[in-house]
Amino acid sequence: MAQRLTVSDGVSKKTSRVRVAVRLRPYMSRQDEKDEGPCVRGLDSQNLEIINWRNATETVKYHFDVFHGEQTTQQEVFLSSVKPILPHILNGQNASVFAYGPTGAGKTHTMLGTAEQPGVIPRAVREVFNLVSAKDEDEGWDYSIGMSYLEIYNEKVLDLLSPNSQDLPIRENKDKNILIPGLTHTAISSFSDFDKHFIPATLNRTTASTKLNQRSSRSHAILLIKVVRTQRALPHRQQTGKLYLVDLAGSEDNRRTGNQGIRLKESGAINLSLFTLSKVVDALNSGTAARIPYRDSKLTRLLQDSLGGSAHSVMITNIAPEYRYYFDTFSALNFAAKSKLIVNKPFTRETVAVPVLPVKRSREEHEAVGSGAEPHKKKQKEEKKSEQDGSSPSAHYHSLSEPSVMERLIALEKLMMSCQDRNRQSVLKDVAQSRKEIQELKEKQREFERKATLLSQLAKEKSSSKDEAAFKNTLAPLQRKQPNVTKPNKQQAVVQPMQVSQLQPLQHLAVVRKQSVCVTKEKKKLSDLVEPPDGKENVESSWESQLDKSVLNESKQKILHILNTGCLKELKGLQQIGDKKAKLILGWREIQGHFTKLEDLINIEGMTQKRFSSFMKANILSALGK
Ligand SMILES: Nc1ncnc2c1ncn2[C@@H]1O[C@H](COP(=O)(O)OP(=O)(O)OP(=O)(O)O)[C@@H](O)[C@H]1O
Repeated sequence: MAQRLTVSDGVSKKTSRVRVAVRLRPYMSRQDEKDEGPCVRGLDSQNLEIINWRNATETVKYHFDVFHGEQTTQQEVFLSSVKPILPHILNGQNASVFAYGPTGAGKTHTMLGTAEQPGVIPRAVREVFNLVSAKDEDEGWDYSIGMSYLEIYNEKVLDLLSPNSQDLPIRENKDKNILIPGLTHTAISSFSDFDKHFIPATLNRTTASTKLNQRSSRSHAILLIKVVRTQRALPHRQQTGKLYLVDLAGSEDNRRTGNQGIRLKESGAINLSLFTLSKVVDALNSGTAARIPYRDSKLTRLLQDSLGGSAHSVMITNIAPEYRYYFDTFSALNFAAKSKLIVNKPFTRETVAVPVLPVKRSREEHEAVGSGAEPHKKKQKEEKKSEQDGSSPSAHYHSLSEPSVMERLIALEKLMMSCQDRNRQSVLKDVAQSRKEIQELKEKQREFERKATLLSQLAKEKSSSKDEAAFKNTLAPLQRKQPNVTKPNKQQAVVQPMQVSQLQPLQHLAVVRKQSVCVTKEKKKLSDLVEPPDGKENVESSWESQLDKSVLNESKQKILHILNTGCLKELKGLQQIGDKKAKLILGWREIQGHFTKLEDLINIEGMTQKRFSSFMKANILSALGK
């Protein structure tokens, strides 16, 4: 079983301004009954002007990131406004493209297009597949792509891939990701696979004829393309990038649309959500708003990440040139102008799978999970299958020779990751470092095991040759690792230390290694654990004798308390405890439970008796000085 922890690429300093493009629909004489001609025109690739309604002899000029004139093709819109942001999705970042503008101005044409002139959606999805297949195998990532498709109709979230579904809830998880539980997510393997799902789903979208548009979208449609990439060498490492492609319903002036009854109600919901969108943009621009009103409509709640969030966003504002759209065009241009001031902070979304340590469950619990949860069972089966073929993250762990070491390492990772005040980047580095250290320790453990096996064989040979005296001498130091064992027999002398190191490899390794390296010095080394080194005793403890006993004990208790309960930061707050030692202490706690006495610290790698004495002195004196 694995639990996924989300990590971002740290506190991202990179920002990305919302890019705003304006697209002018071709002039349509049927939309200009009075034959007044266009009221707006482009000046160049970034500028346009619109007649000033206060004074028809003047114009108001606007500057945007891109201006797409009437002749601009679907391909050109895609290439200049959308294609550049797509590679981010393959790197675990989010991107969104949304079409905004009055009804009948060309939003659906821009996003969806026609079979002859495909719009942004089909082109972007095709490009995502192209980008994935162009990825170099050697980079070591596997990609999977999936889609969801929904509409917001009359403030209801409806699943377009599952048309019979009811209004779906919108939730936010602890990492501030907006989620829609129950929304269909379908894996897609190719562009034609996408089309197979997308085309029928698009027909589920609510449209109707109004005076201004024969086939007017009565809902906001949001297509989500999710790209998950998994690192082949470390399959528990995943990055998820999401692309939102949004075709908004148009703002409507009901005096002109002629809407009545249900159309009027739809129009009310559309205008209200667009009004909230405008309030969100105002609040973001003010920079001082206490609250951004994302929650005031479903649309803004879903677009939260695209506006002032973590996405690379592009807004294509569609406008129409005829005079009958004049005020809609004017307000759309003003909305677009203020939207380009919004700044997002994109970052990479990465998850790390952390296998949960096996917990013995009661029979009842097993049955409860097993009975009603078919998918869970299936998942277990699948996990089992992939474990067998070695392709799953857990299989990766299990293939390691010492599962207990791995589990403990992972528990340690989990512990460190849950420490709230850590810097995520440095924790990731630390985890990598810990992993490296553990690998080294494991290597040494194996070496020791080999030596011990040899020793054991040697012992057997010696015992059979009746050379008992020599055999005892060789084995004695190993027996002394266990202070309680007073009269060990010969078999125990060989076997016991191996058992200890196998059961608790992570920490005991340090002790075992020392013994194996210094067999001849064993007596002295072990005596170090109970007696200070020669000549040091008086120097080290003379300062203790000058302190009040109760004060001294109180300080020791405090230190013990920190050792047993402190998080990484608190442990590092102790004198002479750096990052590495603090982690080793956390590791000890994870495995041994707690420190019963301060002297247990000597079991931490690198903590000699001398260092322990110095640690005690520094911490007690420091506590007294405070
Ligand atoms: N760039 C364009 N070139 C040719 N025709 C266009 C263009 N833009 C829009 N049209 C045509 O204008 C009409 C209205 O466009 P469309 O349905 O895309 O508007 P809309 O903004 O989505 O409207 P609504 O908000 O009501 O859904 C359609 O017939 C569409 O084919």
